[in-house]
Formats: sequence, C-alpha cells, structure tokens
Amino acid sequence: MADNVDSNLKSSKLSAIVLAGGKSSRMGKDKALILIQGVPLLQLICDIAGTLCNAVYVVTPTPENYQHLSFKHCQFVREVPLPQETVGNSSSTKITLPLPHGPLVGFAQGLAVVQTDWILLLACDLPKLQVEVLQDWARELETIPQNAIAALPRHAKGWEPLCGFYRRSCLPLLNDFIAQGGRSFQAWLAQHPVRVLPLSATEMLFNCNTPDDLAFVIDDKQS
Ligand SMILES: Nc1nc2c(ncn2[C@@H]2O[C@H](COP(=O)(O)OP(=O)(O)OP(=O)(O)O)[C@@H](O)[C@H]2O)c(=O)[nH]1
Ligand SMILES: [Mg+2]
Repeated sequence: MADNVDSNLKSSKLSAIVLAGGKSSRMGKDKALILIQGVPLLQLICDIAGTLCNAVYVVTPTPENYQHLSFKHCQFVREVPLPQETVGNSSSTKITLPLPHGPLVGFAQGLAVVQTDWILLLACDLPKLQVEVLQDWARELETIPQNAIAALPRHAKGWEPLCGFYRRSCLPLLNDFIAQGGRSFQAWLAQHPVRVLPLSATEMLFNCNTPDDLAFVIDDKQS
C-alpha cells in the first residue's frame, strides 16, 4: 500500500498527530495494541501516516506502552496532566481535582510541538483507514481558504474530528477554548470556519471501539 503513494506528496509541509491516550473502556484492553492481521493497530495507523508525512507524533501519557513497536518516522509526545482545579466553596467541601483530558487536550499538546503548517490528526482506532483517500485530501490543502482552521469529513451529526487536517495556527484558539473548560471537538469546531472533505466510502472511518467492532473487522479482513 505504502509503495503506491505519490512520493512527491510526502510533504515537509504536513506532519501527523496520532492520538493514543484514550481509556479503551469499551474494548476492555488497549485498542492501540490490538492486532489487525498481526499488526498492532497503532502501528498500522502510524505506518499510513508515515507514508504521507515526514514527521509522525504519537501523543500519549504512556509512551512506554508502545516503545516496543517498530515505528518509522515516529516520535512520542508524552501527554502531561493539566493543572489541578479546586471545586467546592467552603473549606470543608473544597477538593482539588485534575482537570479532565480527552482527545482535544491530547491534540493541543501534540500541536504545540509540530513544525508544519498543516497537521493530519488521526485516532488510533481506525482499522479501515485508506491511504489513498488521505492522499487525495492532502492534495486539496493548498486550495483551502486561509480563514478555515481545519478540513474534515462530516457526517449527519457533525464533524469527524479525528481523521482530518488542521492548521497549526489554530493552536491559540484551541488553547483558549481549553482554558475556558472546553473539551468537545464539535463545540470548538462549531465556532470556526472548517472546510468539508468529500468522503464517498464512510466505512473508512469505522471506529473500532468494542469487542464486537473488532470481531467485525477481523471477519471482514479474512473474507
Ligand atoms: N492522547 C490522548 N488521546 C486520547 C484521549 N482520549 C481519547 N484519546 C484517543 O482518541 C481516539 C478516540 O478515542 P475514543 O474511542 O473516543 O475513546 P477511548 O478513551 O479510546 O475509548 P473509550 O474509553 O471506550 O471511550 C483514540 O485514538 C484514543 O486513544 C486522551 O485523553 N489523550
Ligand atoms: Mg473511538
């Protein structure tokens, strides 16, 4: 698959961020390490990202869980906790909690280290990701209006925020949103212009969240 990619497209203007810091609570084990035809899912996603980008950043609070994988082009960004928040209004009820993370915060911490104008953001649980579609989308980036902060596929209920492109220049807007307590991609994206990317086969965005999803992927790959 990687050999078919237009090597001119592999761009120093585009880097990738792959998020691997979720809880995998629905799957019951770390989704990033699930084997798809013998290849850990995170490695599959990073290999695809590496065919398009010179730099791939895996954002996770636990890089040690993935260091044994054989990544090309990949660097880890160790996610750090946000400052703590004190809640409650009397000395007896006041407690200090770590602010919640989630993919938006992971993305912001990754975005802070990238060097390129555009970033391809990917979840680690997309076993049907197609490099050719990402390649077609990447070709469109130069035509995207300057005021658009991102270019993403869209479905009936909203954006698909974890499989698309963002401008690095959106980081201050993102940090402001997070500082105000925002944690939702959909809510943040609703505040800014975003270009819709065409998606003819929605199965590419199939999200492998549960053991049933995984059984479906494995059956599909075997047939
Ligand atoms: N770096 C980072 N990635 C995250 C965080 N939360 C979710 N992700 C990633 O975001 C993507 C989508 O995550 P989800 O499938 O919505 O959630 P999850 O936490 O992985 O799984 P569930 O516990 O079943 O909801 C996956 O690639 C996750 O690894 C986070 O706090 N930090
Ligand atoms: Mg998911």
